[in-house]
Amino acid sequence: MRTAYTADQIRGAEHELMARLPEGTLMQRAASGLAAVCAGLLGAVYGGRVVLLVGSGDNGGDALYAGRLLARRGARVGAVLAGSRTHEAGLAAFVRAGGRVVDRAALEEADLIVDGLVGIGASGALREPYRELVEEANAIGAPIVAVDVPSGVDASTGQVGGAAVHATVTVTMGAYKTGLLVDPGAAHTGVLELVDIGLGSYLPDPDVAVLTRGDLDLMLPRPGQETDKYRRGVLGVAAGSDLYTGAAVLAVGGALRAGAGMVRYAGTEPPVTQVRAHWPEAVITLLDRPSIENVGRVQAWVLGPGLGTGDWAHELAAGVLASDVPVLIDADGLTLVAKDKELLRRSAPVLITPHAGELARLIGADRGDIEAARLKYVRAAAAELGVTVLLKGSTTVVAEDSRPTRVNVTGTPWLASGGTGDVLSGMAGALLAQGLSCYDAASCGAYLHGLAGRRAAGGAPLAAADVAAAVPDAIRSITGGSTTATRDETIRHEDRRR
Ligand SMILES: NC(=O)C1=CN([C@@H]2O[C@H](COP(=O)(O)OP(=O)(O)OC[C@H]3O[C@@H](n4cnc5c(N)ncnc54)[C@H](O)[C@@H]3O)[C@@H](O)[C@H]2O)[C@@H](O)CC1
Ligand SMILES: Nc1ncnc2c1ncn2[C@@H]1O[C@H](COP(=O)(O)OP(=O)(O)O)[C@@H](O)[C@H]1O
Ligand SMILES: [K+]
Repeated sequence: MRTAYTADQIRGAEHELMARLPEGTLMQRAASGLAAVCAGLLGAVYGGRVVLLVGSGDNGGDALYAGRLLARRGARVGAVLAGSRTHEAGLAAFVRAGGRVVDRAALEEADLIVDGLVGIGASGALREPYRELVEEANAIGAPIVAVDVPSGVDASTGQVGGAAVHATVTVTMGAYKTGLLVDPGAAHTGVLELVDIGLGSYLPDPDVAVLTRGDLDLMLPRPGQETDKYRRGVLGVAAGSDLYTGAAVLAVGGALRAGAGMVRYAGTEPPVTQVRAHWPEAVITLLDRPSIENVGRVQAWVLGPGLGTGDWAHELAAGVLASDVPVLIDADGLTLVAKDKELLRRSAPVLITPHAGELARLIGADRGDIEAARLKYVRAAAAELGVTVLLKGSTTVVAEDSRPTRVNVTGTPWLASGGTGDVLSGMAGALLAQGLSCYDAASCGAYLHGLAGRRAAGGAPLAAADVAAAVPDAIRSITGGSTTATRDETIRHEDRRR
């Protein structure tokens, strides 16, 4: 599990650590890590032209000390002093090593730009002259290394209030900051490098958590030797309508590929015909009325993709939500719930998987505001509605009250295509049916979906069905294809031993 922290959390840990170390130690650690990354990007350090953008705080100090190390190795390093004051000791050391104070025109000639304008001490949108400098630096085209945080990105939230550095690499000190992992901040961060300055044991409980491949390997359900299709987990899917048949096909496909022991599909004639044609594995109930009475037992439900939003769909949704198993609600199911919040009154768990537009309708917010501050809104929704919320989009985040919000880091913008969300709902639903909690099913589902999306795309457009098809491969890439050993492998043969 990777973890990330807000600016205040980092500052608190830094204070504790600093009190135990000689003054300036942390900044020296930060600067040497930063200089090493800069040197790697320059290739040949000797003669390389580096321009530091230096703000008035310790972020500028980091840049100056790193500039000193590069100047000592023969780089031609200039510092643009942008603040009303400058880190004094850092500037003196920089100049002693041969660094020069330069005009912003030096940016034109830079092989590498170091953004030391503001770090975790920033507040609000960048003021002048920082704003203008950032726009100039972004326009040059030379690689930019951001110190700690790309200036203009809110370290705690990832919000971007105006101009912000587009970093090639962000060298962050001590621990990941939440804002580097969540869009729009994440899109400004480039490659993220962590420099260990010894903060580890002083950090509090994290603000957000990021699942890694190793976590997935531990969390993904695997069939035990004595299992059967029922014990592996049966998923019910209430999705699709006369108008939207494809959503049902895609949700069922995602569920089958993500390991449901069985999928029970319930719908009307047109989607039933399609599901039957695509997935002979699915067990089908043709509904002549909006009731799940004859569907049979399931361990979880997916409700909503392509279901429609009329009275028929409402009644079916009410029936599904009256069951005593976990329900994942997506798409039209969310529209129904937005109109009738009473539907959410149930004791069994609920996972909702909205995109920003759907969440906007659910909590009465603006879609753009949600995309600009997704952590704030996903947390507010989880608290207000009392459910687990997976908010989709360029950064997918999963919130549940009193748990660290999980941020998904797999995925590709190629996933932004119609129907991929339906596949995700089937996948996460299958994980719910296999016994994962809403929190784990959502975050593992998002991780796998992102990985499958990347594999399906391979740098080219994908269709939603390709994502479902790529899920087994994505799982193999996590588990190494390891399965429960079969009896023929565990019976030791006498003849082999002799
Ligand atoms: N505190 C520590 O122990 C360490 C701090 N480090 C560095 O120090 C940084 C934090 O330093 P500071 O606390 O001095 O803060 P910063 O250097 O991030 O920013 C503070 C300065 O920026 C100005 N500023 C704030 N918001 C602005 C805006 N919107 N537009 C223009 N100017 C703005 C403030 O007036 C202040 O002068 C970290 O990000 C990191 O780079 C590292 O050296 C590691 C150790
Ligand atoms: N820019 C992006 N980068 C990565 N993934 C994205 C991006 N935009 C959308 N996605 C993902 O694509 C899927 C789209 O789902 P959704 O909006 O429900 O579409 P649909 O309703 O057509 O299935 C989600 O999993 C979402 O996280
Ligand atoms: K910075």
